[in-house]
Amino acid sequence: MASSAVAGEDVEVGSSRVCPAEPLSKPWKSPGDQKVDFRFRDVRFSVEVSKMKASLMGGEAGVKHILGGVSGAVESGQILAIIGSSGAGKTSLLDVLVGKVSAGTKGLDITGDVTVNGKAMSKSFFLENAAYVPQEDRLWSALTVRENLTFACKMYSPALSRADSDKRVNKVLASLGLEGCQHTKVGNVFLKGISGGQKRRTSIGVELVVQRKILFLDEPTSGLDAASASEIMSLLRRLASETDVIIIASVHQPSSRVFNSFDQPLDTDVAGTVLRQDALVESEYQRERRQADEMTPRHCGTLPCFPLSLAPSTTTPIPRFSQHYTVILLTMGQTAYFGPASDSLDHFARLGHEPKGLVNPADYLLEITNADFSDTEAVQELADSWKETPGCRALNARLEAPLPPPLEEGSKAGYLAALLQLRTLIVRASMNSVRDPAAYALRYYQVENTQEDILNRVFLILWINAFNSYMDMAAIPVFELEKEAVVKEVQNGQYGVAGFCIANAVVQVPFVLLIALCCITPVYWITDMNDDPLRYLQFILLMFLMLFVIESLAQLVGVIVKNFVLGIAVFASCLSMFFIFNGFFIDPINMPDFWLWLYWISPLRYSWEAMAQIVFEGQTYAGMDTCVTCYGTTGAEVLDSLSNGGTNLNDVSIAAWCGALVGLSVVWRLIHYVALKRSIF
Ligand SMILES: Nc1ncnc2c1ncn2[C@@H]1O[C@H](COP(=O)(O)OP(=O)(O)OP(=O)(O)O)[C@@H](O)[C@H]1O
Repeated sequence: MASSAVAGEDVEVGSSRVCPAEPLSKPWKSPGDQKVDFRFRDVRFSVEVSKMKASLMGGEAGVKHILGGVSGAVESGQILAIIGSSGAGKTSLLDVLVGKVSAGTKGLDITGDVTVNGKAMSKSFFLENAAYVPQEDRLWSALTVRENLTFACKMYSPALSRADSDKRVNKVLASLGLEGCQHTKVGNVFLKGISGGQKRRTSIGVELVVQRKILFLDEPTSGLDAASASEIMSLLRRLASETDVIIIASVHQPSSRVFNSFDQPLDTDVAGTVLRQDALVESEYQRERRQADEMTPRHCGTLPCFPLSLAPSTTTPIPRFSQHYTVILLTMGQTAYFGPASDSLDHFARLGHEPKGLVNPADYLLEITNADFSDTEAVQELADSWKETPGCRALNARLEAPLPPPLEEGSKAGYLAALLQLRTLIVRASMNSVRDPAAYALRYYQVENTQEDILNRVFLILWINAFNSYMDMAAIPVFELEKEAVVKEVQNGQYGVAGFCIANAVVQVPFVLLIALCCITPVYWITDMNDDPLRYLQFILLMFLMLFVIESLAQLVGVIVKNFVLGIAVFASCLSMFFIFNGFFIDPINMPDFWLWLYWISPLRYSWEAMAQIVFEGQTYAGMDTCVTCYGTTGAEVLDSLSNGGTNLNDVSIAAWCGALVGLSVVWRLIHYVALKRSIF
């Protein structure tokens, strides 16, 4: 199939230029590839709206019918565009098709079949063979386009060699015309990055680094200008025809340009074409009408608008319909039309809805099927009439057509893959955090000594403690692997368990201290915690001790829990409990006796209480006359307000609280020693 852009040439799109796009060949396509036939039949979706929900959100209580028996079919290499006015049910249909909402959820009633080659589409099939690209671009803003694709590739195929991964990424970059911006950061509100269209292409690219059979896209063109939108549609068209993937996309308010691209033959470059009347697709019915009508050709500049009867064109041959695009037009959760976009106006003209004068076809279709602004009965009639048309009968026949053989299920990823994924996740999170310090610091840059900013500082202290301790989760798999080697060496008599535990603790000291220094120093000074250098050192010491205790806990969990995935879950649960019971969220005098011990052994309690004293003691805070929630003018008053019934923060002794952290660390390391010894002997 011919590519829509000539390789090596830039294509002019309105005022913007698009990078040259390479043909989308399939370097990752496996030899076992086979035809995929995706069908959905009589999909119905209703929700139970409770009285409370109705009173909160508006509307009536009772059963709300959202989809009323929608059917469709699409096969390898084809695109199904779901269109309809706002509230017609596009997103709901997509949600049912991708399984975001499914039968069995309380309050939802979903019926109908969604099948792939005759087999119900399972969650495992979806994870292996399909992908959903949401409307909002969920990319890593501080990473470049190339890095976003590379990390996705490593995540999906952890065992792939670096060379193979690079090959795939290069191919996708070239195919999506992203080579020119591959080293540019994606960006966000704080960080200038690539354009909206490039972001959308990157989001699609992230899902193309592995072979997909079906790609679902929620409103891929929304928020983009007409040129970028038709560029995306052009890309999807090439993608479907050249890689055989099925594309199902909801398209909100398609512009004329996008709507007309639905039927553009593949040897016409939609992105590069300024649409003219004589470039539009003409159906048989339209041709008859054109011959009957004697209308003068009308041109509307670069924006396509055309009368129902197309202007005669003697010079331009009428192109064939693209076999790759199908449109499903929804109204009030029902089908009003299913078939080629170019036949849609004829369909409604036959039902007595002819546009008067010049219209944007997409706007016209959405207008006559919009129950909010048209007569509801007339709109319902359109949906009812659809069932009597040859188009509907053709769809029913298509739904009964013989199926290709069922697809084979792939094998599940093992532990090694999970470990490699974890490593990739950690590397990615670190890169993103290191590269985006501005955004991190900006959130607290304007913190001043006012009543409003007291709570900002409190949350910053809590967040620093929680974030840094959760980061230790990454150590669990390392301890797990390390343990195997230690067991062998101790059993072989190389050294004793105690020796190993002491050496381990000694080695960890400088590393944990370095982490505490690196994590705290920028945050402490950017957010102007407290100018006194001695307090800064105390803050670092507390962070170091808290992390050392958490490291002891991670090591203990690594020995006690045999499976590292379970170990991570246990460790995260322990940390969450320590966080909740740190004395800030629940006052210890209100804690049931059964839970009180958690307050006493929570390292996050000691670090929070001592850090609060370091930050607030000796300071003064303005704004008592205007505050809604007031904490006090002096540091002592603020600490008093933040205190709980168990401990007054003014009475906290930094030395004693550091001692408590040292004690906890010693106890947990002793338990670790005993557990390790027991697991060996
Ligand atoms: N969980 C729900 N509870 C109640 N009503 C719902 C629920 N989900 C969808 N709806 C309603 O169903 C109708 C269809 O919603 P849907 O989001 O699918 O429309 P849409 O065609 O995607 O609209 P838009 O283009 O504005 O996003 C709307 O009236 C919506 O309010």
